[in-house]
Amino acid sequence: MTDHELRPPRPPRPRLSLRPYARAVGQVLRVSFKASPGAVIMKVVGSLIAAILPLVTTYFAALTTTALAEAYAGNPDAGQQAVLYVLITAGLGLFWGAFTSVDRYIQQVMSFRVGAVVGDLMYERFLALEFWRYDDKDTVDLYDRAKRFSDSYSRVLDRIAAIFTQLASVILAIGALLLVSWWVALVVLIAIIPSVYLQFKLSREQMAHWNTQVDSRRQRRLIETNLIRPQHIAEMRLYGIVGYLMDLRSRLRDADELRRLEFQKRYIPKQLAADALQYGAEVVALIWVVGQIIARAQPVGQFLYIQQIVSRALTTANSLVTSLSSIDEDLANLKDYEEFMKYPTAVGGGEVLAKAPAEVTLQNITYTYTGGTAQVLKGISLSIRKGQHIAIVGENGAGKSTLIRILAGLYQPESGEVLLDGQRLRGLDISSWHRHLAVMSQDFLKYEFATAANNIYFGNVSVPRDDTRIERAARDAEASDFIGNLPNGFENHVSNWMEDPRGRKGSGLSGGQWQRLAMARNFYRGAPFIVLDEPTSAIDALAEHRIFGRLFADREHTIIAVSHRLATIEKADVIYMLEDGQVAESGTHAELVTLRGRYFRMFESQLGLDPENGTGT
Ligand SMILES: Nc1ncnc2c1ncn2[C@@H]1O[C@H](COP(=O)(O)OP(=O)(O)OP(=O)(O)O)[C@@H](O)[C@H]1O
Repeated sequence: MTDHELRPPRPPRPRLSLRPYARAVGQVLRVSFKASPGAVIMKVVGSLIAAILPLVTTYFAALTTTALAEAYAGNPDAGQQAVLYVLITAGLGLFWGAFTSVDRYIQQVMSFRVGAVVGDLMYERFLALEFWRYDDKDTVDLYDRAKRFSDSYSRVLDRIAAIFTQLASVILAIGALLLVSWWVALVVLIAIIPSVYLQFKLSREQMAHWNTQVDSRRQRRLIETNLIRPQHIAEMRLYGIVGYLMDLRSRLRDADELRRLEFQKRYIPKQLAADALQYGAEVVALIWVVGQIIARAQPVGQFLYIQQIVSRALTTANSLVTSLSSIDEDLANLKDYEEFMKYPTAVGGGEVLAKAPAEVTLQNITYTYTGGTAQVLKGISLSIRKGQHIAIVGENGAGKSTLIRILAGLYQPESGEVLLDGQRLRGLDISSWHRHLAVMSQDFLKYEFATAANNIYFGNVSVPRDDTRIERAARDAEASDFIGNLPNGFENHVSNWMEDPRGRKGSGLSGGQWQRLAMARNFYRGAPFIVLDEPTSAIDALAEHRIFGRLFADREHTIIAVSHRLATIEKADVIYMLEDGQVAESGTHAELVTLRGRYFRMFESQLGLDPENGTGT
């Protein structure tokens, strides 16, 4: 086990100064305004009302108290005044109640709209990145942090609104105290400062810790994904690894969470001292106002006024600090979000390929994976003519799949070129090449949320679904029989977890059935270039023989097959044998067998040679 908690933590990222802070808030507001301008305006108005209204209510409550005291002392007009103030206070309460109901709805609309826009943008960017970035750890780390921000975007917006309200409330409360006594206002202001400072320090430490734990959290997440997938449970139980993984997960979680809690624990005494200071300020203010009332320097209602306003200033300041420290972390992740959204995308530009090329040439291709030291492809040259059937063979790790990805334009070669009828692939609009390509890779997709028919249709969604072609593709991939046996045939969902709108449950598929479905999808695409990267590893030999028999009998399609099975390989016009990132041998099956070289040695056991004279039986 590689315990990430044992790694030395990385240095914390630089602190946010006030300017980027303001810029970040501005950025959040801009995006939100674009998504829903009316809602942003309502939110600003709502924040101001939320700050002002409690103070106005307190003011009338204080007036009511004073009027009551006067009425009690025998002033008949004061009683009427008190009733009027009570009615005004009730009216304000009614208005506040109605306003909060509307405001709650607006907040939900806004959260939804803004969250949807930001989330969609993030997905789009992630899915359109240059392909090499998916192998790059720094990109994935940044994505993780940026995703954290985008997931909480609407919450950030709510917090910004809350901060506006709280800030306005504190300022107004201090202003309201200034009207009564400048030094009471000053005492309250001073009492607020230590608490603000402490909360900020705590949140900074927690944030720095969070950023050092990216790897351990990812490890934990991957373990959790493994643990909850039913497909994995069989192996995990059979290997008896469930307990071990649970234990590893708990250790990673505890190391992360306990450290956070430890920070909080360390701050408790300091926080208590800061709280005591605040209570002290409140008591001082109250004693002062009591003295003033007794000396008849202030009306009776002023006690209520001071008590309410001071307590409001202190509690709102505390909430402000909590909001600021929680948004602190979010805004730091906003920087990551912005950086991530600046990553260039792979799509766009370039000359459009007018028709399927008649020849594809790989010219002296070299490639090294991002972050890797070893060159995986070391100068590969080969050419594929229209209608030709090519097989690429070689040991595990020889570079076959990498070569396919370069041919498909997913990876850019380090040196060398992919040429389509002499045109450089890197200068072309890549999607115009993909239209002529159908690639089925080893780790093909299982669309578990869809029906069998749609799993095939997803091979080409650019035109409306054609059920006749779906059925033909299924026949060619030998998938018709098992699909026909599903309770609802092609309209059957292919996962036990799914159910259609009529309540018909889906059925799980075997590994080979999934593979046939993926191959049907590849055929349905109807592309002139078919690339199959170990397409039949889970398909039984007879079915494979029939599928490839049909496929290779057709000269309409150019076929490039990566395979370890001789039955498939020997049908190809040209076989390229890769070894250590280079073409070690090439030729027809017969030529390579006669050569008695590497190809021969690799497939010797499958050749079924007559041991007497070394010829095929
Ligand atoms: N995403 C990746 N990041 C870094 N290195 C990789 C990545 N994928 C493959 N490699 C490395 O590149 C080399 C070639 O891998 P590739 O998948 O092309 O081999 P292959 O011939 O298709 O193997 P197999 O027969 O096992 O499918 C391997 O040594 C592998 O370690």
